[in-house]
Amino acid sequence: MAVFTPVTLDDLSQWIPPFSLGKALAIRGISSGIENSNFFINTERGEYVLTVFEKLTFEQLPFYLELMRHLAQRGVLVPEPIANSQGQIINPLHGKPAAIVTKLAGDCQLAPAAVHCAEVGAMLAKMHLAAQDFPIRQPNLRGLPWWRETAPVVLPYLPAEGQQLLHDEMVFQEAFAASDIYRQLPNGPVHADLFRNNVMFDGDQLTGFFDFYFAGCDTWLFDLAVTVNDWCIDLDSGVLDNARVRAMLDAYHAVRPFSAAEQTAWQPMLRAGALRFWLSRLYDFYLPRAAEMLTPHDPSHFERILRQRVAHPAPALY
Ligand SMILES: Nc1ncnc2c1ncn2[C@@H]1O[C@H](COP(=O)(O)OP(=O)(O)OP(=O)(O)O)[C@@H](O)[C@H]1O
Ligand SMILES: N[C@@H](CCO)C(=O)O
Repeated sequence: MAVFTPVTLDDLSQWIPPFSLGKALAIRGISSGIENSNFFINTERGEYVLTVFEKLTFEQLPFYLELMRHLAQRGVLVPEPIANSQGQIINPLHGKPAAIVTKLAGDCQLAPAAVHCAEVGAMLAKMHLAAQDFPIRQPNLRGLPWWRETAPVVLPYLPAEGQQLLHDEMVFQEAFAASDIYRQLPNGPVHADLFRNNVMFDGDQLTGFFDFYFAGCDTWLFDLAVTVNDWCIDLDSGVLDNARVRAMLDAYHAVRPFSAAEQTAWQPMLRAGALRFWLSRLYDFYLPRAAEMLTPHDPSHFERILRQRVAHPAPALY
């Protein structure tokens, strides 16, 4: 269940003329998302995705949608927003902001091999480079300031050993963020949520990144750490699979070579990537907002990953 705002073929037919996509032929709700109402639509020009944004506002959306447009125009594989005859990509539908984007071919690869990790690594590096001159700046809204706010809120719900880990990791990450090495890390717009369910593949070929609604400006290394922590692990234990890590890092490095500062920062950054999702999952688990999370994700998954990254060094960046 993920269509919160129903849109009928009649609604779409009346709304779609300014987009020059021909007549609307069919509309089908997509059941898997939990944030927005998503639909596959068929028009005389082909198949597209219509999203009605349930929480993000007209003011907040340009960062995400303009970033997607910027990346698509530079050859990064992402859904491209379709503009209407006035050049606008965000338009009201049933009183909420809505957008049409191109549909990516294929499916998510939920059991990735090294070949898929290499595709993701190369496209991620390409994305970081292409986003460098994107003119709108928005911080990662799930970065350190949000961790500082959230850690004390979730702490009381944890058993003693969880509290200890969270406390120690916050101290560690505060020191890391204040370090000289951290200041030397290249940064810019990042996806910040590039999990297996946010990338499409057609066979072994990557067809695009999507779901940019946690994007923001942060270090490129943070984006890579988040991605490695999902794509290159054994899901049950959180243990890194060295072959997949190597494939992703080598492919990234071939497009955008890592710096010496990034090499030094790699281990703490993998911990930062784990902490960020442990915190958000704890928050959604213990403080669910009305009708928001249909099935909260398991926070202990990221506690395990964090403990793994603290205890065992990951393969070096290069
Ligand atoms: N551009 C696209 N091309 C092809 N499929 C898409 C596209 N955008 C979304 N989808 C499909 O719609 C589903 C839901 O989209 P998305 O993940 O963006 O939703 P969401 O509401 O933001 O949810 P969540 O945050 O839970 O992932 C995806 O899993 C994917 O199958
Ligand atoms: N990728 C996030 C969900 C938000 O998209 C998680 O697994 O916790």
